[in-house]
This record gives sequence, C-alpha cells and structure tokens, in this order.
Amino acid sequence: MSYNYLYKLVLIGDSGVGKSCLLLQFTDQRFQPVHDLTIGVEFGARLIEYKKTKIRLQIWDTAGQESFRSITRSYYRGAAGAVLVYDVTRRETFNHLASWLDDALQHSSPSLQIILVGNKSDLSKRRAVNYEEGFNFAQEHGLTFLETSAKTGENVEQVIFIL
Ligand SMILES: Nc1nc2c(ncn2[C@@H]2O[C@H](COP(=O)(O)OP(=O)(O)OP(=O)(O)O)[C@@H](O)[C@H]2O)c(=O)[nH]1
Repeated sequence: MSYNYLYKLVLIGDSGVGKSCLLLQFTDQRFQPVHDLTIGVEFGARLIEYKKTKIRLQIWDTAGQESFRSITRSYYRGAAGAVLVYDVTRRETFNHLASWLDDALQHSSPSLQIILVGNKSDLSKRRAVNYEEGFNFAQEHGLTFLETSAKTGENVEQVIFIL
C-alpha cells in the first residue's frame, strides 16, 4: 500500500508489561490473553491518515528480557518515537523505567519522542503504582503519559496519536 511517510516506533519496557499485547491491540484491535515471550523482535504495521497524509506506522516490539538488551542499538536506529511501558500491577517494572530511559536516550536520535505508558489499567484491584506516580515520573523526565489497557483497548489508540 502506498504512503507518504514512514514512521518507526519502538516499544520498550520490562518483560511481561504487555508490549506485544499493545501491539496486537493497535494493529488488529484484539487481545490475546496468552502470549509467548517475545524472542528477538516482532513487527507490526498500520496505515493511518492524518490531515490527508498517509503514514505507515512501523512498530517494533522487542523482548523485554535483559539478555536481549544488546540488540538495542540497531533497534533504535531510525526510530521517531518510543513507547516506554510499565505494568501498573508490578512495581519493579516502574522502578526499572529510569534504566530503560537511559538506554533509549543513549542509542536513539536526540529528536526521539517518548511516551510513558502505564499498562493493565483494567486490573484495578491489583494496582501497585498509582496514576500520580506515573504522571510525576513523566513530568520529571519531560515525557507525555497515559495509562492503557491492552485488554480492553482503553487509550491504546491515543498512544499513537499523541506521539
Ligand atoms: N489484564 C491485562 N493483562 C494484560 C494486559 N496487557 C498484557 N496483559 C497480559 O500480560 C502478559 C504479558 O503480556 P505480553 O504482551 O506478552 O508482554 P511483553 O511486554 O510483550 O513481554 P516480553 O515479550 O517478554 O517482553 C500476558 O499474559 C497478557 O495477557 C492488560 O492491559 N490487561
């Protein structure tokens, strides 16, 4: 399909925070509860139209596991945006944000747009990180912030359109 622009986005964050599910929700508008661990890199793409311009979004989903961190340099090459994801039910994924952010800033172009996403907002009973904490982290680091649910689809579209 023809397009005017190609926009590369990368998904980053700890293993299990829901990156693959966010990707699936965005490209296919569906949720698949059991998802294999991402091995290496997966891709998704979607064509969007903004002010009569066709933009092909190419979304890269990497494995969150430590052992895959070495591929990050090539992963960030050419990326215009990054979605930094944590899981609102697992505090350790929030605690690791600074290290992900360092990685992203070190390996990407200075113009990289980063959005912070607190995923699994549907699991309100198991919440371990509140909205304000996410919001404050984002403010401190100059990022935009959203909470999403890859399960219900809440705010998933907004992530892309904010970037
Ligand atoms: N309730 C709920 N569960 C979710 C949500 N997003 C993901 N999950 C579940 O969380 C688990 C991990 O999701 P993945 O998308 O595989 O996580 P990942 O970040 O891609 O993990 P890696 O591939 O290891 O980096 C799966 O069992 C999903 O079903 C969500 O928004 N709500």
